[in-house]
Amino acid sequence: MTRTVITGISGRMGSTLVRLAKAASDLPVVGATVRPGSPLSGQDAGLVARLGAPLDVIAHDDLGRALDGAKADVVVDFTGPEATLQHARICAERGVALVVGTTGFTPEGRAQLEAHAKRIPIVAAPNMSVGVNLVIRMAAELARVLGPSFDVEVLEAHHRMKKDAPSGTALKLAEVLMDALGRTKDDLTFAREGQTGARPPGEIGVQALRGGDVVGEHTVYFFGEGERIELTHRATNRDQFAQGALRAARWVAGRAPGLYDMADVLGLQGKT
Ligand SMILES: NC(=O)C1=CN([C@@H]2O[C@H](COP(=O)(O)OP(=O)(O)OC[C@H]3O[C@@H](n4cnc5c(N)ncnc54)[C@H](OP(=O)(O)O)[C@@H]3O)[C@@H](O)[C@H]2O)C=CC1
Ligand SMILES: O=C(O)C1=N[C@H](C(=O)O)C[C@H](O)C1
Repeated sequence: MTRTVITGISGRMGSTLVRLAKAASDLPVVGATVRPGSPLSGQDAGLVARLGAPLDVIAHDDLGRALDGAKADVVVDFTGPEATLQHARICAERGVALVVGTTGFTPEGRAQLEAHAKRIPIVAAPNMSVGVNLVIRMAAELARVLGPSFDVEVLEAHHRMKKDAPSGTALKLAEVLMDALGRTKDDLTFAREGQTGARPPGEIGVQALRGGDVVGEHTVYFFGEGERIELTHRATNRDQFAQGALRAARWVAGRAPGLYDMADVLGLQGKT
């Protein structure tokens, strides 16, 4: 049994996590949170997460209160960068493992997460889908084999409510492509307009589309002379993100402190 606390349970991911944790036999939801000052604070978590039935767990507007007496093994957090960093601090103080799905951290925020991971085990990944994590591995492999003669571009599309751009997944793809091709952040181009001139060799383009209810789509293009490879992942609902996060929750509880990735959870580290 992995006693689980879920934050931000009125959100798209938070509510999905509550539904799928409830359906799992080994992940009792022992605490839940909503935004500080939310009128949903004090209500039953099952109702807040729109399950249509009570869960007999109160949603608090403060993670500390949700953890009091909960004997939690792990907190699963898909909220926003500021809230996640507060939650990471509380988890570090209480010695509770953490799974972070939140994206959009600044470099300073990421450094704070790394500091908290010296005290507790944290799995942080911009995409918890098993399929996406395999696409990330394949993108690196394709880049290595195709080499510098192919032009590489990353394109992502998300729903109109998404707050950060480019997506955390697109940035992760750009990172593994940079590593595979021996490029640096200076080679990244996030938008093009005007007299850009010919595409510089070695550039990696990263572009973002926003609209409607798109759950999440990522394509890595490898443009060559006379041929083109497109590696695409399309998410059609959020369940696979949440199932990946719950898999990470089972995996991380009881681990040594450290900052882990989904590649660690899936046993993919160093496989390519
Ligand atoms: N790693 C992955 O696989 C995935 C990552 N994500 C990422 O997860 C994050 C959330 O996405 P999504 O669910 O779509 O966003 P939502 O806006 O639907 O959900 C975020 C929730 O967090 C709540 N919240 C904000 N601050 C706090 C706080 N201090 N304490 C508790 N709850 C808080 C919000 O409350 P309120 O509604 O009142 O503002 C909201 O309900 C994003 O960063 C997104 O990029 C998304 C999908 C997959
Ligand atoms: O905000 C979202 O919705 C998603 N965010 C993640 C990201 O930024 O990569 C993952 C997923 O594509 C959905």
